[in-house]
Amino acid sequence: MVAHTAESEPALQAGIPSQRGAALSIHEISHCFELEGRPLPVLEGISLRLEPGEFVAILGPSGCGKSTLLRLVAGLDFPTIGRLSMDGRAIDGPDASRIIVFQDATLYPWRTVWSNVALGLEARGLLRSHRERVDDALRLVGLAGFPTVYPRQLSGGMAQRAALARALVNDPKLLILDEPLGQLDSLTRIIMQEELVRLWQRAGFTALLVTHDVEEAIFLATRVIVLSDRPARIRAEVVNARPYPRHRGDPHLAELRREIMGHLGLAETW
Ligand SMILES: Nc1ncnc2c1ncn2[C@@H]1O[C@H](COP(=O)(O)OP(=O)(O)OP(=O)(O)O)[C@@H](O)[C@H]1O
Repeated sequence: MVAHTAESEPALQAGIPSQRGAALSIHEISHCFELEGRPLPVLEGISLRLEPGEFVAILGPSGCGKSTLLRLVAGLDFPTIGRLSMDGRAIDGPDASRIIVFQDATLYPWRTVWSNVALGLEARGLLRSHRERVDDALRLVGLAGFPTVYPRQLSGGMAQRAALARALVNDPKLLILDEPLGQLDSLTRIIMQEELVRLWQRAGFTALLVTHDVEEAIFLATRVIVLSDRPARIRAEVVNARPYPRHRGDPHLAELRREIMGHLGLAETW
């Protein structure tokens, strides 16, 4: 494993205003599926700790096990070996303090934006007493003017904003992001990356993001984890101590990109 620091400063520094997020501990995780009667080892010996308020991005070859790792963190599945905990408590199922946002916004088409965002509170019997949290979440993602609109009337970027609001209404301590911007056009994606930084800074959650986009990982994250081919192991860990707001033309970020490309086996392309 290679550790790199962009500057001689600690990873958690300027631009990370809140430490309200959770600490996540992934301890010696291995995971094996069964596919057509044969074992399929997907993750092997993954250990990782996220400090409160960190933004960690995971990159790795297609099919190496990134989404599987996120599902384990979300408590949607359990590792074959190893353990995970958040703030010292074992992860033993889904929890409102740990929310996953997927590539597809998966909004209910028959519900308005407001009532899609309200879902988490409704499910926990908290909607009546906390209605204002739905409005706050919509405001936070820039959808305050669209509460009565239906999902079919939204653009891709707006739908993904609504999906983020639906997660944020629960005030998560850990936001798990599985390629949340993967289906957006490149311009909307850039705008949404900036929005994500703003949301992270304001809401103060810890973030764990899977992306295929090296630029996105570098622009957003305080630390980038590079996984190997399946079964995925941690191949490298690259700390990105550049302060926020970040500038895409920053030569330090270009240097980090080169380094990460090398870890992904694409060094000669750059
Ligand atoms: N429920 C399952 N049962 C059997 N095999 C599975 C299951 N879920 C995932 N897999 C297999 O595990 C491997 C890793 O899948 P995963 O979706 O975690 O990879 P990924 O790195 O997120 O992929 P991509 O980058 O293409 O999205 C794949 O070979 C996939 O076929």
